[in-house]
Amino acid sequence: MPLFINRDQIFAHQVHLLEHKLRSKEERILELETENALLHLRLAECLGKLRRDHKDVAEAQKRCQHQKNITKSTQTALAKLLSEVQVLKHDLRDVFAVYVGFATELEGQSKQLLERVVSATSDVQGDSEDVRALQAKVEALERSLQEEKERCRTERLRRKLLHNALVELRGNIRVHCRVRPVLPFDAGFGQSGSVSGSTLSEEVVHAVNDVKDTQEDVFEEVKPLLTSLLDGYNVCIMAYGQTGSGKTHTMIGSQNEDPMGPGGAPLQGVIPKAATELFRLISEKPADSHTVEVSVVEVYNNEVFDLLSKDGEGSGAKRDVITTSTGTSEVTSLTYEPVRSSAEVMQVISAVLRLRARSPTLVHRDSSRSHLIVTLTVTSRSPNVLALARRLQSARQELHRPAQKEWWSPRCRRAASGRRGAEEQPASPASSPLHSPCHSPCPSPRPSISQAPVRTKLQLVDLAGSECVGMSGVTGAALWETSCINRSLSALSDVLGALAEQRPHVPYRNSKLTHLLQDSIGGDAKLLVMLCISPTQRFVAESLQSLGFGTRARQVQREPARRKNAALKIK
Ligand SMILES: Nc1ncnc2c1ncn2[C@@H]1O[C@H](COP(=O)(O)OP(=O)(O)OP(=O)(O)O)[C@@H](O)[C@H]1O
Repeated sequence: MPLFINRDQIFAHQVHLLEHKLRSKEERILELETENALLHLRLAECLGKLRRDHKDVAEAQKRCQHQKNITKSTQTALAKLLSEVQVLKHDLRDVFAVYVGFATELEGQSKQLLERVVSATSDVQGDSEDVRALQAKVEALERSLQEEKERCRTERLRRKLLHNALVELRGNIRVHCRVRPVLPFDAGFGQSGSVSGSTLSEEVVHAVNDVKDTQEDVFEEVKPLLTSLLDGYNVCIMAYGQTGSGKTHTMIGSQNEDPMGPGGAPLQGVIPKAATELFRLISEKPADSHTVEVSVVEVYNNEVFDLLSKDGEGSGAKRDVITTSTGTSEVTSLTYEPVRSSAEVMQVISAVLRLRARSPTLVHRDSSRSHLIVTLTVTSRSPNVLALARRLQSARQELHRPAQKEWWSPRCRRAASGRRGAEEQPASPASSPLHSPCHSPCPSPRPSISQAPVRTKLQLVDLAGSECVGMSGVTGAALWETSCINRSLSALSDVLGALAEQRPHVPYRNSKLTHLLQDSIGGDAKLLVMLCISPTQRFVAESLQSLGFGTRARQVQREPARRKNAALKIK
């Protein structure tokens, strides 16, 4: 069969083949492109990973470097430590060697000491008898020393009592000196200067016996005078000294706490303690035999004020001092307040103390600018024992003289009949019939067991402080006050001078103060001057001046103090 193949068919066939080839080629291309894309993706992935790995490697390298550095510094420190450990080991070996040597030495010494102790113990045991004997001797010596001390103390006390008695017998004025302690306000003066290397606030004045004068000690010196007061003597206790030296503290008590209060007893000064002692002594006497009155006077700017007067309008009433016909000094129209206990005395005094003139000075913040005189007047109506004895003796003599018996008037007999009659007599001496002259013809002395009531005075004086105007820094009215104080104190000193030199004229009237105290200073009173002294360098001149005043007072020789009832006449 003829093969007849159409050309178109061949062509179509070829086209078909080509198309098929093309299609497979395209598929292959697509396949390859896909593969290429996948490879790209993987490449990108690998690149990313590579980058990350690079970073990790850099960090690892950094860490590695850091680690290397640490290792290096650790090695350096370790090497240093090792060398130090070596040194320490060396030192430790040395110390240990020393310790061993020391321990060995100590052990040797301990052994030696132990041996010595053992031998000493055996020695002591051997000497125990001697030791006991020595101990007994020491005890005996201590005992006798104690006895000597006691004897010495008693002797000192006796000497003091004898001295006081001698002073009184000679009629001298007793003078005591009290050095107050350094107080906080003294320091305030010390900074401004110095004298020969010592500060002004330095303590330079010391009591010879260096004893602390407590309020109790001071009162012990005063106490016997109160017995004298009831025995019929006038008594005056006067505090003298520079401003701020402790006069008010001595006479009244401390101003910081209430010295009059129940808790203030140790701080109380002479006045409250004297009032207590006086009423204690009176309580031992027959009931109602003594009465006490108090008066309080202030001498301010050379004027006398009655601080108990009701008409003083809060500052006391002005009064005069006169000399009576008997030559004694007296304050006119003075108020006397009857008191029955020490509490009443202190009540009266406390009430008027606030009236006292005070003002601050550079030296003392609460300075008293006046002289204060508290007087306790004791009126005693006790029958006089001496008179009774004389009366009995006289009566006995009369009995032995019967012829004269009828000469006795009935009144004389009544007077002799006993104590009762005496107690029934009125208090006033002027109105007492037993003391009015007996007009009956009695040739023999008329003995009387009664006596006029005896009045004795206890004057307690807190003087204003002597002071240097420059130092106290006062001006104006206060300057006038200071000048009045100084003038009255120098008048007091002049009076003592005149008395000491026994001059015919004693200038009592140069000042109201001396006129008022005339009986106590120059009269027959027992007078105790309490000198108050500041202890510091700053006030040395004032302290010497006060001591000079005390010396002057001690040189005064008066008539010995007289009892008020010694003048009683046995008629
Ligand atoms: N012995 C003492 N112990 C303790 N304190 C004292 C003593 N003496 C004085 N004082 C104190 O010193 C201060 C001054 O004393 P005080 O008022 O008694 O002086 P003064 O001499 O009365 O002075 P002035 O004359 O200025 O009134 C007070 O605060 C007082 O308490």
